[in-house]
Amino acid sequence: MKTILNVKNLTKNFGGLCAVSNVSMTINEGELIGLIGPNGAGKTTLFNLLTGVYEPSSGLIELMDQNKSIQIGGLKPYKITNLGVARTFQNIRLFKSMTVLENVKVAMHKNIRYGTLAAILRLPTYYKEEKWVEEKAEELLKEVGLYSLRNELATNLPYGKQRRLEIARALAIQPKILYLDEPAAGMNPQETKELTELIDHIREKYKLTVILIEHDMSLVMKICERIYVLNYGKMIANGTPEEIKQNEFVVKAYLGEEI
Ligand SMILES: Nc1ncnc2c1ncn2[C@@H]1O[C@H](COP(=O)(O)OP(=O)(O)OP(=O)(O)O)[C@@H](O)[C@H]1O
Repeated sequence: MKTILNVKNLTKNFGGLCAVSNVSMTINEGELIGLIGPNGAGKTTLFNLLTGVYEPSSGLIELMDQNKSIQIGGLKPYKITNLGVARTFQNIRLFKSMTVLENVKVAMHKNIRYGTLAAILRLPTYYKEEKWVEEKAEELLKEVGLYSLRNELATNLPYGKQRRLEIARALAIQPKILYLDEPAAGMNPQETKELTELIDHIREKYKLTVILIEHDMSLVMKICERIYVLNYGKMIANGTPEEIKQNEFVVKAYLGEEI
């Protein structure tokens, strides 16, 4: 197994609060990893560190890129995106006044090769690339089951479908690592089941490494191969779903809740 991400002793302090404390993780290429923990445990902060939204207070985040290890901790988010790291957010962040298709096309700008001049002058390369972008965007919408809604305004989509659109936007940058922050939040059981199948499908099709934060334990236990557990900023456990269910520290952290 090849390591794709290596997190070493990562820490993030906000004033006196240590939101992420000395966290280490090793993620292998193609793994589907769950990141769980009670409210306020530091899960989103960890994602924000991994994607450049926050600068670490200390520690390292190493991303393997063509057998080279790159230290990405503290890099600007767009630089991390350019290395093939995509994410979705807990609070949906779509362009609400754009159509479903436009939302994906905008996210694809990174892959467009024509220059600004070609775009202004409407040179043939511009049209060729525009067509390519449109086709690729449509293909992604088919993948996530939103093709028939491509001309709808994003804001008119029901919640569960907006989350799917977010995934299509994340896929538009052709990532190798995909972080999903509570992808099933607000979904009904049927939508959650379909989402689970979608995550499995895109992971296989695009050879993705997926790390997801999720409170829906049935989803996590069903699809994740390994699970990391955060509590008060510290990584208290890591293991297979079976191991995690039986881990006494995890059971204590979740006291009173069903795992
Ligand atoms: N920008 C910030 N400034 C100050 N404190 C912050 C900031 N971001 C997060 N925190 C604090 O860090 C801690 C961890 O928050 P975080 O949102 O990472 O937890 P979480 O595990 O994602 O929680 P939830 O499951 O509720 O989304 C919390 O105490 C939170 O209040």
